Amino acid sequence: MVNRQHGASPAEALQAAALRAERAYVAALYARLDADRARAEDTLRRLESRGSAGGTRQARTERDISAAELARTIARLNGVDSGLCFGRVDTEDGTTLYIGRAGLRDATYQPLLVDWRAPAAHPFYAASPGDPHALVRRRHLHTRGREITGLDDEVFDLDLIGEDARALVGEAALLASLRRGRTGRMSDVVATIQAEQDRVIRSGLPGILVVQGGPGTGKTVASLHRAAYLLYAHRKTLERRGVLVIGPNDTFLRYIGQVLPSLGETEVATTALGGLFPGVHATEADSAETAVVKGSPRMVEVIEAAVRNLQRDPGGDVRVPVEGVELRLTRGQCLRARDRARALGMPHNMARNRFVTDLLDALVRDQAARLERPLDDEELRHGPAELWRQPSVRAAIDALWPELAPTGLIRELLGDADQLRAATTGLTEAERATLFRPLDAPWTVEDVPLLDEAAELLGADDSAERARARTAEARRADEEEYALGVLRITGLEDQLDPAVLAAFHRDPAPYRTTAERAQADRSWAYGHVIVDEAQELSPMAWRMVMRRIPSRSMTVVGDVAQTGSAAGARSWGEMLDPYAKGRWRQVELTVNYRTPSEVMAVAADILAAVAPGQRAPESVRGEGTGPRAVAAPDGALAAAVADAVAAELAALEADGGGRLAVIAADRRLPSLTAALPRAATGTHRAALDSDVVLLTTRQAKGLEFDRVVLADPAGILAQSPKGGHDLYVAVTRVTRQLTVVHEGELPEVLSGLVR
Ligand SMILES: Nc1ncnc2c1ncn2[C@@H]1O[C@H](COP(=O)(O)OP(=O)(O)OP(=O)(O)O)[C@@H](O)[C@H]1O
Repeated sequence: MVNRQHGASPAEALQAAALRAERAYVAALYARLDADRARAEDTLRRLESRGSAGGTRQARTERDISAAELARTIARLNGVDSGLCFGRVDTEDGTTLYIGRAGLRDATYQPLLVDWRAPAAHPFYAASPGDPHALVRRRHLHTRGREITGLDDEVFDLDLIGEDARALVGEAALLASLRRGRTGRMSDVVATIQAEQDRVIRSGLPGILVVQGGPGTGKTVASLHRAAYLLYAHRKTLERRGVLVIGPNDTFLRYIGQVLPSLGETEVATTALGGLFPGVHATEADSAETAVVKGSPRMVEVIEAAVRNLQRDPGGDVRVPVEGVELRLTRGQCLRARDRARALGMPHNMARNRFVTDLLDALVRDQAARLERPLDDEELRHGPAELWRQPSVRAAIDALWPELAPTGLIRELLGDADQLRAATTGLTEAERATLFRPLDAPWTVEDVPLLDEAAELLGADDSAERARARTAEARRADEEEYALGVLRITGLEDQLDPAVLAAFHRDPAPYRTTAERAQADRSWAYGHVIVDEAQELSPMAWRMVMRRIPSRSMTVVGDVAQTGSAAGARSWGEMLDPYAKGRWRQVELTVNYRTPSEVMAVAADILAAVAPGQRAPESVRGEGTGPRAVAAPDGALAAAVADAVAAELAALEADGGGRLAVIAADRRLPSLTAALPRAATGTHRAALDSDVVLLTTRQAKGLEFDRVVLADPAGILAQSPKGGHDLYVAVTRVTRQLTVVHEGELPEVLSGLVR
């Protein structure tokens, strides 16, 4: 760091001079950024003041393109403002490049700042002493907002850089960034991406990339940087189809929500699993036993059976009163119509058309028989439609083959004991009992894949919709062709998708981004999907996720040793082989950037017990103090936790702030909620903003805190078949100090704690 005091050493003076020079360069970059933004804002203001009506079609189109493009540019420039430039490389051939969150050029189009995702920036991340990638020096600039607060150099060739450079090698940028107190939101790590993470980030777009790694190895953060990289490298494909990030719950999504905007990407769709079915937002979880049954692939057969059972056998002839006459459908006619409709192999609601047609024909024939004369052509043509207008006819046919909605089907299946029994002949009595729920119960996260499965089996009766779509498609092709012509004329061909422009022009409603359109549409096929904490997904959840990505261009992120869900999988092969056997690749991250080595030593003991043979990641740093155990007197756990929390909050304050979490066994939540009135709870929107939060192990997944008080480890171990995995997760959420409060004996796996 710079020493401005009188009498600074030559090395300090040298560093101060280097810092002054870098500040001057970065000030010029901000001047450029401000000028670019001011110009864009000014143009947008002028465009808007002209209003949207008036002018020729061509003029209006040009105005719309420019407005959308300018708004996007401004959002991107705002996003990258803080810490705009964070690095510099000097190469063997004497070139110097500055690396930052976005590319900037001067008035003569010379590069002033290279986007971190550009090929030219790659050596900044990949160079190592063994393979310097033709660099002689890599410089990290430490930033706070727009300020440059310090710098670190790594010199790869002292001969080329000169003896003076030794003085500049300072504190490692990585360690400096890891020491910062937690804010409750994940930050980007663009300035300090490590080589093994860089390989994940820049891996190619096609196929499934599995990012496996222990806790704190940067899987989440690297996969988010990968989203930004892929959007940069394949913008045309991905902007049109969209990128989706799936996380375990809403709190986690809020936790990671700032990373992509700070990398200049504001249009990635994010959702928790419970929000993947449009129109449903499930947040509650089922019990472990229920989750196992609902997550099992046997549920496909259960739902199929539920649908088939609603394609009914009338058990006898059906009498249909029509205008004073009683028409008749024989049981044989009904069963034949059912067989023919089933034989189509189409979704239930679509096959219904055939069923309805067949039965209406049968009714028309019955009508004719009663008239005792043949029907004329006119009667034959219009007869079925006329009958279909009769409520009694509709009611009779609906009773045999009803039109079904996914929500109605699953609600009735799980809430009606008779339907449930009839559809679950392959399940045990206990499994059936665990599926049953009241008709008015809210949807759980585990219900959502069932709804999606049902939607797939039912389909929509979309014949009218398809006819409309064919006409719309012809019109859309025409409009896109026109838009492409306009883009060519305006020189924006490479920057804007003609489909987006055409949609923008066609739809007078507010412009919807790709992410918004995709999230409202269950059948949307994304361009790339990232699944975080993927080890938790059940086979049914995988089926749902895979429907969103027919191209199988995916990043699957997780750690099989952290699987908490009893319905989750034990290996990546078990999860992915059914969809892409032999076509997925795995990379492993091995360094833990979060958890101090003293805590990781304890976590490694747990790992050895729950997943023998798995290697714990290496911690990149130590804290100097070990994690402690505090024994609470019998019946006084909550009070002991409250004392520990008070002490830890005081320590946080002395450290200059940060976040504290109490991670507890489920059974302790009521008593701890009462004992910790100041703590936010895990599902609360403010969970991440409060300085102390009370969480279950499930809610803590993926998050991190400066200090953690872990309450009742024995309870965590005992609460589910994956209790050991849960304890491993709970112990590894901490960046500084862990305190374990226990009643009775400390579990054997925690014997490494300081007592
Ligand atoms: N290259 C890096 N530079 C600075 N910080 C990093 C780097 N890589 C990871 N980190 C930090 O390490 C912490 C852990 O990262 P992240 O949450 O992505 O890990 P993870 O592997 O997803 O963890 P878990 O599986 O335990 O949820 C975060 O605070 C992240 O910012």
